Amino acid sequence: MHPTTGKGRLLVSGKDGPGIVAVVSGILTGHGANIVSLDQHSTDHEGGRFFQRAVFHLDELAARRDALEVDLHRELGERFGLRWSLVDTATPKRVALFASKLDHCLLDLLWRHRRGELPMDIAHVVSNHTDLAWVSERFDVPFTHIPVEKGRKQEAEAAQLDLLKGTVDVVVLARYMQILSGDFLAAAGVPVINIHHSFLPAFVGAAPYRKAKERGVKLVGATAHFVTEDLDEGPIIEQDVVRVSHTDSTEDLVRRGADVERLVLARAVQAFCEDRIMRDGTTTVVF
Ligand SMILES: Nc1nc2c(c(=O)[nH]1)N[C@@H](CN(C=O)c1ccc(C(=O)N[C@@H](CCC(=O)O)C(=O)O)cc1)CN2
Repeated sequence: MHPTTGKGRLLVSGKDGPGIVAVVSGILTGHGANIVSLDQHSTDHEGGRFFQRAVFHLDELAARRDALEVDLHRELGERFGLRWSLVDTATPKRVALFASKLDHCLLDLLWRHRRGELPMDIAHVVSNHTDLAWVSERFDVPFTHIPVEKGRKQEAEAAQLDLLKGTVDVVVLARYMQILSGDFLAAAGVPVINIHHSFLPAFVGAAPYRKAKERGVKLVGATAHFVTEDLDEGPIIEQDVVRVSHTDSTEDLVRRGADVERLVLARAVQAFCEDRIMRDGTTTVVF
C-alpha cells in the first residue's frame, strides 16, 4: 500500500454538454482540492464527446475520497451520465512486460524505470523464450517463461492469465511476437499496449522493414497502439519517425527503427502511467 501523496487525477468522458467543467471544478474545490492542471477536449462545438483530465492537490485525499466519490457519482454519473475515474498518484500502475527474443524495448523500459522516469511498478516480465531471462534478473524483476508451442497457444495464454489475474493494470508488449487471442484480451480485462515497428497504417503485419526497403521509403517509424483482436489495428497512442535513405540496407532500417521503437513505446507507457490516454472508439485522446 502506497501512502497518499495528496496528488490526484480525475478523468471524465462522455456526451458533451454545458456545465460539466463548472461542476467538476465545483466538486473538487468544494472538497478543498487545488486544481493544478486541467485538460479538456470536445469533439464538436455542441453535442459531441467530452474528455477531461484534471490534476489536483488535496492533502486529505485519502480521508476525503469516499465523500468525493459520492459527489462525483451523483453529479457526473447520474446527472450527466458521464464516465469518471479518480486516481491517487501514490498508487503507481502495475505493469506486466511481455517480450520474445528482441531485447531493445524491454531493456529500455526497465532502464527508464530504474532511472525513475516511468511511474510504474513492474510486476512481471513474461516471455515465450528464455533468451531475456538475464535482462529481467539484472533489473530484479520476476521473469516467467511461458513457451507458446505450435497449436497450443490456448494453454500458454491460460498460464499467462493465471499469472496476471488481479496483479496488473496494463500489459505492455515489448516486441512480443505472438498474436494474442480475443479470448485472452477479454479475460485479461486490462489494456494491452503494443509497439509495432512501422508508421501505421503503413506496413501492417510481418516484416515491415523489408517491405519499407522494397518500397524505397525515406522515413521509417514506429507506432504504439492498444491491442485489439485485429492485428495492428488498435487505437494509436504514439508514433514517430526517423529519416532514412537509399543508402540504407534493410539491416540499417532495422537498426535505425529500433531507436524509434524504444522511444515511442516509452512515451506511450509513460502516458498510460500518468493517465493521459483516453479511448475514443477506434482512436485515442492523449493529453
Ligand atoms: N491480438 C493482437 N496480438 C498482437 C498484436 C495485435 O495488434 N493484436 N500485435 C503483435 C505484434 N506484432 C506486430 O507488431 C506481431 C507479432 C507476431 C506476429 C505473428 O505472426 N506471430 C505468429 C508467431 C510468430 C513466431 O512464433 O515467432 C503467431 O502468433 O502465430 C504478427 C505480428 C503482438 N500481438
